[in-house]
Parts: sequence; C-alpha cells; structure tokens
Amino acid sequence: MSDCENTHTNSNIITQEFIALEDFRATGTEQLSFSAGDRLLVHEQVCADWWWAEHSGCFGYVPSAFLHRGVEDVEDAWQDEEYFNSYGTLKLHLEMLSDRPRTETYRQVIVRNSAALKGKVVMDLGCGTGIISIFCGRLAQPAAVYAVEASSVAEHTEKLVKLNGCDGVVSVYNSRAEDLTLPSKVDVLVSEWMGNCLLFEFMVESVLRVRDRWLKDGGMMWPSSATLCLVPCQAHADYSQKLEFWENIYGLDFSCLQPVAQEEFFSKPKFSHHLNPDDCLSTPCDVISLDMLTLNVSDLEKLRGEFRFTIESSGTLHGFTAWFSTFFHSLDEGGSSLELNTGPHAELTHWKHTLFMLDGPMGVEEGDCVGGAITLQRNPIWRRHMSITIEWSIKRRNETTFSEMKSKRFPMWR
Ligand SMILES: NC(=[NH2+])NCCC[C@H]1O[C@@H](n2cnc3c(N)ncnc32)[C@H](O)[C@@H]1O
Repeated sequence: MSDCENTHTNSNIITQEFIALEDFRATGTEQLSFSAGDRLLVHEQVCADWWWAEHSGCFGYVPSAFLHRGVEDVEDAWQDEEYFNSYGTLKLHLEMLSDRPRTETYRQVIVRNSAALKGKVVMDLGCGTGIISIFCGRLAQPAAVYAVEASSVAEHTEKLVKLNGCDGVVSVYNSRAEDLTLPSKVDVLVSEWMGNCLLFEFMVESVLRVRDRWLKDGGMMWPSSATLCLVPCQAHADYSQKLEFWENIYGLDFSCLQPVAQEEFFSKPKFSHHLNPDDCLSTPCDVISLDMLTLNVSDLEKLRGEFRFTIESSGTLHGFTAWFSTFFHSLDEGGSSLELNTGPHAELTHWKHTLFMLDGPMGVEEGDCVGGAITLQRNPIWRRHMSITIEWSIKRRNETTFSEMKSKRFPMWR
C-alpha cells in the first residue's frame, strides 16, 4: 500500500473517468484490480501515487501511474494529421516501392490471379502511389478498381494512374476509407497495412472496418492471413556497442552509466534490427495468427501467443526477435497461396526485424527449453500504439522444472 495516509481527506474530492493503460493486479484487499482499457471512476486523488476509484461497482485504491484521462480528453488518439502527413511526401513511398520482396509479392499475387480477377471489383485500401491498383489495371482485367488514399499523395496517384493507361478502370478516392461511400461492394479487398511487429500504426483496424462494410460475402482479403513469428536470439553486437561499451572508455570506468544505457537503448524494441540467421538460438515459431476474414477490431485490443523453444545451439540469450509473414490465398479454388515472409531466412525487407533485448544476457545450452508468452496490448489512449510484453522462463536440459517466469514490457512507442 502507498505511504500516504489512509484517510479520505476532502482535499481532492473529484469524480473523473480515467482509462487504464495496462493491467494492475491488487496486492492488498484495499486495492482495486483492473485491466488495460478499463474505464475507472476516480472519486479522490488521495495522494500523488494512489487514488480512490471505482470499477464495476467495486471500490479500492489504484496506482495513478497506470491511468490516463479519458480518451475524449486526448487531442487526437489516432494522430491522423501527423500520420497522413508522413505519407503525403515521397519518402515513405520511395522506401516501400524500393522494397522488392514487398512490391514483387503483391505484383505476383495479381499476376497469379489475373484470370480470376476478370470482371471483378477490387479495392486497394491505402493505395499510396497506386502501384497495386495499377498492377491490377495492367496485369488483369478487373471491372473496376477503387484506389483509396487518405493522404495528399493521392493527387500524384491520379496522374500515375492516367500516365500508365489505367484511368479507365482505376478510380482514385482521396479519403479515409472508413469515411467513403463506394459505388458498390467489392470482390477483393487488397491492402498493404502491415507495420512494425505486424500491427504498429493499427491501420489493420481500418482494413477490418472497411471489410465489414464493403467486402461481398465470399469476397477475398489480400493478405488473407498474417502471422507474427518469434525466435530467441543472440545480439552480441548490440549488447557490446550499447552496454559493455561503458566499461572502458579510453581506460576510464564509465560503468555507472550502464543502467542508464539499459533504459535508454533496451527499454523499447529495436525496430530496425537485421537478425543474422546464425544468431537464432532455435527454430522460430508462429506465436500469433490472424485470419483476415474472421478477425474482429475488438480482438486487436490484446493478442497473446504462447511459445516453447528448444535451444538448438549453445550461446547467449540476449533477447527475442520478431517479424511477420502474410499469406495471399488464390482466387482459384485449390490454388496455391503466396507468402510475403519478412523473416531472417528470407530476403530483407524495409520492415527489417524487431529486437526485444532482455535486461541481462543468459547463457543457454543445446537442449535447454525457453517457454513463455508474448502479449500485444493495444494502447487504450494512443490508438496507433501498443506495448509488447514478453514473459519467459528457462528449463535447463538436465532439470525438470522451469525457472520463475520473468517479464518485460516494451512500449511501441507509447
Ligand atoms: N504498411 C504500412 N504500415 N503502411 C503502408 C500503407 C499506408 C498507406 O495507406 C494510407 N492509409 C492508411 N490508413 C488509411 C485509411 N484509413 N484510409 C485511406 N488511406 C489510408 C496511408 O496514407 C499510406 O499512404
């Protein structure tokens, strides 16, 4: 319990709604447990750290650090102005178009399905420069393609569609897709929505909402499914350059800065990591799988996947690396799927890999077992952000029990 008085002075009698940023488990009968996203009524800010609150008819003390004013008080939970401005210049589009595995996979999807696309209505959600829509117009004969783009890049998209002879079939809509009224429902909803760690930016919510409103029954989602993959890994270079570095600076001892460096460099994921396959300590595994036809927006609040790795080569467990794969089912019954694999055993993409550094390297031997879970908890306030919590424990090859479960939470980025 907090060190503040257990008395309810009248100093801070207010009743205000707050939103829980993350789970809190009470450690005493006078405390109140809650889950991320819960809305709590705070009746008294008894002191800085502990408030008297109510949730679902229960009362108790709650830690103020876990709470945030109600989302309506947050200027722009989706930060749409900043978000769409970032796509209004060519910088990010150049990066995406320069990503050969990404762009070629979408082109292959259109080529492989060109016959089946004949006469179909396609929507390209978040078309950017319109390349997927132009692939449709040039490599297949759809009845219509609705190219939807909210940012100002859409003014260029119009010209690109015309310049490449697709203005007869591709219509460009400069709008947020959720706000749009289309001429018809669509047979295929194609989008390149994946962000760091698969979900960052949460553009996927737009895709699901548009699916529910505009995809015909029996329609196709491209990607059709997505999986988040994880592997325990070494990261000697990162650990040496960011942490060991401080032990000896020109013969001087700067090691008192190591806790500062740990917090500054390893408290958030490293999103531009390039994992060398040799640094994988085990066979990677799919920890979260999303079916884009059945996934619901509410499922996005919290996604959890368990894992159990057997260490295949002795080394140092510095952390875990994550990436994703997306799958594109064929429009032809029984046709083969195409895969965009952004992992370390495939050609590097602009997403690279996401490294989660633990708070201390651990030696592991072949045959050891690393078990645990990864949880993607969407930020209830900042709707394009999430935190990734990794829980892990180790069972040494000659032991029968797992060590106590440890846990680390990485905000991406709030
Ligand atoms: N793979 C990603 N992480 N980002 C690449 C695709 C993002 C593109 O979709 C656009 N975009 C994102 N959300 C929307 C939306 N709801 N409506 C229209 N365009 C959108 C955005 O402006 C950008 O041009």
